[in-house]
Amino acid sequence: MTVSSAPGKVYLFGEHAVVYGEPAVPCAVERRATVTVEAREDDRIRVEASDLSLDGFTVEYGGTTDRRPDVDVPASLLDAATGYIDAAVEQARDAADAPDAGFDVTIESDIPLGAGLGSSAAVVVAGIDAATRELGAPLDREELADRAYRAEYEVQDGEASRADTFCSTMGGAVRIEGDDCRRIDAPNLPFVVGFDGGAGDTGELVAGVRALREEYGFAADTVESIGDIVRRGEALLADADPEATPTEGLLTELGRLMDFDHGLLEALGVSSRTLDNMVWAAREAGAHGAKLTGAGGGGCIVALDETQETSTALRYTAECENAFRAELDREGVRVEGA
Ligand SMILES: Nc1ncnc2c1ncn2[C@@H]1O[C@H](COP(=O)(O)OP(=O)(O)O)[C@@H](O)[C@H]1O
Ligand SMILES: C[C@@](O)(CCOP(=O)(O)O)CC(=O)O
Ligand SMILES: [Mg+2]
Repeated sequence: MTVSSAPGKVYLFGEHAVVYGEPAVPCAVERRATVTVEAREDDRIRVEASDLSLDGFTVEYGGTTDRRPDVDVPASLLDAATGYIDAAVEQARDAADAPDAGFDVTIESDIPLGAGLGSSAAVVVAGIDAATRELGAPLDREELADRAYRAEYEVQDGEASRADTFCSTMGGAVRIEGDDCRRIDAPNLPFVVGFDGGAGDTGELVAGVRALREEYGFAADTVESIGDIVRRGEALLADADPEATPTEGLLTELGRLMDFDHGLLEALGVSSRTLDNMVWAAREAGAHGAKLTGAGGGGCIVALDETQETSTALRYTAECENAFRAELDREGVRVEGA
């Protein structure tokens, strides 16, 4: 039995624009998906994902004769739910050159689903890591990140950047621009996350931005402007001491850029009333800045505030179901209980 875990992330800035080759800076945060993998005697896959919506599910499928899952739910629902794990298992089988390997897979996660915190990437990264280790063929982090990206790319029909999977694998703050992925030094920023209890459909939201960008030159310019915000932000981070507490000046400037980024994401149609209300609640509580994180549509916002004010205000905001501080996770994927 092998257990691996990988963190979720928040976007300091750059989501959506990163899909079109602009840079982005996601930061891994200390909320993890943990995947337990046990090799089986046969070639079937059994998945237990108790945190999934629909009150969780357990499903067994695969094998050469019967590839149908043995549960009675619509195929589309099941595909959506098992897609990422399926893709992770396929990557692990391919990497270990074990096309018929079967597994019992158990997923536990404290990352809300589809809420912009990269739950899919964390599940895929931890899943591939655990499955390849279980097969005696562990991957180095570069290959793991690359295979996790390919898994997400496949499930999301080609609408995926390397950002989430690279960040979840490596931990810390990272910078993504096309295929160029690197870790960057960043101080421990005081992230506060607000969660509206909802979710957005990443594929649909990305497709919406793509359509706008093709229809309007100014939407394409908006995407480029998000890139400009990221370039400005990363210059600020590069000048900061990664070991020191971030200065008030740095937080003020990063916050302004986050506010700007949120405005542009809103213009691109990926915010929502609940996300906007949480963003405004955070700003009014004195946060340095606030924006949606991830695909949008519903889910989470991220704000910068070293005090408790933003968390408290968010908890009193009707649209906010849960608010918590998210510490930077510098570790990335790890083996549990070894
Ligand atoms: N705990 C979990 N157990 C099983 N699958 C999960 C879990 N968390 C996430 N997933 C998979 O990831 C999908 C959500 O990913 P996505 O829509 O990209 O949102 P995000 O990455 O922003 O959380 C879920 O529909 C599910 O397939
Ligand atoms: C919108 C996008 O930039 C980020 C999506 O993040 P999440 O899956 O909502 O956590 C898409 C991508 O980069 O693959
Ligand atoms: Mg995702």
